Amino acid sequence: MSQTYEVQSVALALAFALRFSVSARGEERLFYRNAAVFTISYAVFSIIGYVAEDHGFPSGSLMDLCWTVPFTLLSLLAMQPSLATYPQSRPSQLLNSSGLHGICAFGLATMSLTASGLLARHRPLFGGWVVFVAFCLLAARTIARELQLHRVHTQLEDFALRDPLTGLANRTALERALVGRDEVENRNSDRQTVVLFIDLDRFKLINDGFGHHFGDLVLKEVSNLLRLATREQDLIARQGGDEFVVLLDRIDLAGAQEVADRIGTMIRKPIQIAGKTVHLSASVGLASRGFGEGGETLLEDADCAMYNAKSLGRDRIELFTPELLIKAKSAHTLHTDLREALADGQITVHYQPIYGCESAEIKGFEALVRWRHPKRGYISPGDFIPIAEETGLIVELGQYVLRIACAQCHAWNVQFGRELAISVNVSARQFADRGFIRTVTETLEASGLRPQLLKLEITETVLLGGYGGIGEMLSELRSAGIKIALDDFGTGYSSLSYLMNFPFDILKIDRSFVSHIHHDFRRSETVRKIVELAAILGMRTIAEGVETAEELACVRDLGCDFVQGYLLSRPLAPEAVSALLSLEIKAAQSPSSKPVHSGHFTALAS
Ligand SMILES: Nc1nc2c(ncn2[C@@H]2O[C@H](COP(=O)(O)O[C@H]3[C@@H](O)[C@H](n4cnc5c(=O)[nH]c(N)nc54)O[C@@H]3COP(=O)(O)O)[C@@H](O)[C@H]2O)c(=O)[nH]1
Repeated sequence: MSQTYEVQSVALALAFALRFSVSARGEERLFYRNAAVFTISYAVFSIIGYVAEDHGFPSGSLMDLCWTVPFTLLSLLAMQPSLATYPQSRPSQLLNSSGLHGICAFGLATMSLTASGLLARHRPLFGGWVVFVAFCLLAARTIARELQLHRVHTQLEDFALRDPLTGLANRTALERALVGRDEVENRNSDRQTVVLFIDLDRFKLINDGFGHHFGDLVLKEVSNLLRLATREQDLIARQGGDEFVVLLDRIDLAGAQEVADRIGTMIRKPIQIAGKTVHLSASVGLASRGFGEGGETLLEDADCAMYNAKSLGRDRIELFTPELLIKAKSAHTLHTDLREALADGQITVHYQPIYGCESAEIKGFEALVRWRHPKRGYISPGDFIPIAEETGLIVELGQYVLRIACAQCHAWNVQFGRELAISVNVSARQFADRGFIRTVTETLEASGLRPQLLKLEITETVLLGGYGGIGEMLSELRSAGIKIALDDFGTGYSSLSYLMNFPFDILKIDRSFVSHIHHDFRRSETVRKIVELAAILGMRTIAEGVETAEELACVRDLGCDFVQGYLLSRPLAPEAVSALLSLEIKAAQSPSSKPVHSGHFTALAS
């Protein structure tokens, strides 16, 4: 019976050696080598013992000590430096380093117990103490190691679930928490998990203006405010960038709105950071399963509501509704269709004439994009331009309009022997495109139009957009001869400072000042002052949105240089513009034509 151990050991050693020879992977080789060393040592020990001690040896003899040799060897192998790089992630791994440490401990324990067994035979009391102390040391070592492992594991897990900048939960932790709550949530209860999706408004301006380090300080401060505004049981996460998510636990709608209001108020208060005062605001989306069936996750719903808050002017709280999701899906469809429309030639450009107030002649046109959808019919630019801006498609769309408009204007100038100008709207996103200036100059060159006849119309959002070096870009365009017009002038909130800081050639006085100007003293005085200011600064003015003869008379009397509006002409297709220009030539040549000063503008019958 005792011989079967040796036979077994030899067989095992052979099996390991065989497996070792065919195995290619490092970690397997290591395992089989260790196992083989153990088996061979054990077999050698057994054979020696069997032969040397006449087919057996008494327990407690010196041979017993040799019994521990394989364990000792295995323990030493476990400590070899190559194990430091032993891969840990494979679940199929048979022996991980923790297992090998266990074997080490076991080997050492066996050795010390055998040694103390021998001692106990000769000096019983001393032997007993040695056994006890050895056992205690081993137990203490094992417990300490387990505690250390546990601590490292907890630290690693914490690290993986925390945002390193703010110390808040990160996206992974948030998703885990959301899945957990969605599973246990009772959807009929009026106290549910509510998600607040918070996005700081125009945070890019802070980063670009004061640097990323300062931006980080602001984000930390916002995290602290969120901690103050919420309860202990709520989860606050940083979703990335300037986006934060608060998971409000078991709360009703009124309570959730209260928290959202509190967050909005706290963020709105001026914050002192590194000696600077920062004014912030946030757009907040609020969603809960209780507010109707929504998208895939609560997070998407809250994100959708937050986008709605942004599109409604920022610095506000919006509740998710299923209609919003429909709107978002329709915007997505519109974006896909717009991409196809650009490729399919569904996009055209119409031109609204701009007249000189003094001469009553057409001086140029504003190029306005038009989209006739094959199924949905005419889609207003007011509907698709914001989507194109959001998705970045405006860069391609804007380039398209610029190319068509410049080429068309040049063709008219050649055909009618005129010096007509073309105004093209440019969005903030186009200015963010590094190649924008080159695109403009190359397009102009290809069209043959003189740069002085191109007017780029920008709105305050371009200046607010936070794209670095906007002033330099405008100056560069102007030094190429291109004119810059500030559109919708007067509707923003700090336009006067822009007049000082940015180079403009033209101010377009917004329709809201022109409408009913003839019987509104405040409006007429405002326009008078704008015209005076523009004259001082060497700029010219266009009154836009003129719809009645009275409005026209008024803006002319106030000294506006140019005028544009439905009274004179709606935006026209290119063929209609050609007809209008022919008509204007005929009218000028006609002996019955009255002096321009009497207000006879040439327009097509509408
Ligand atoms: N970035 C780009 N934006 C563009 C482009 N083409 C148009 N747009 C912008 O879309 C908004 C809506 O444009 P649209 O529906 O074409 O309206 C223009 C005019 O038709 C309208 N208008 C002109 N006169 C009158 C008027 O007497 N009354 C009245 N109610 N509306 C009038 O105003 C719009 C032009 O406004 P503005 O640009 O401020 O001069 C609009 O914001 C366009 O800018 C494009 O190619 N790129």
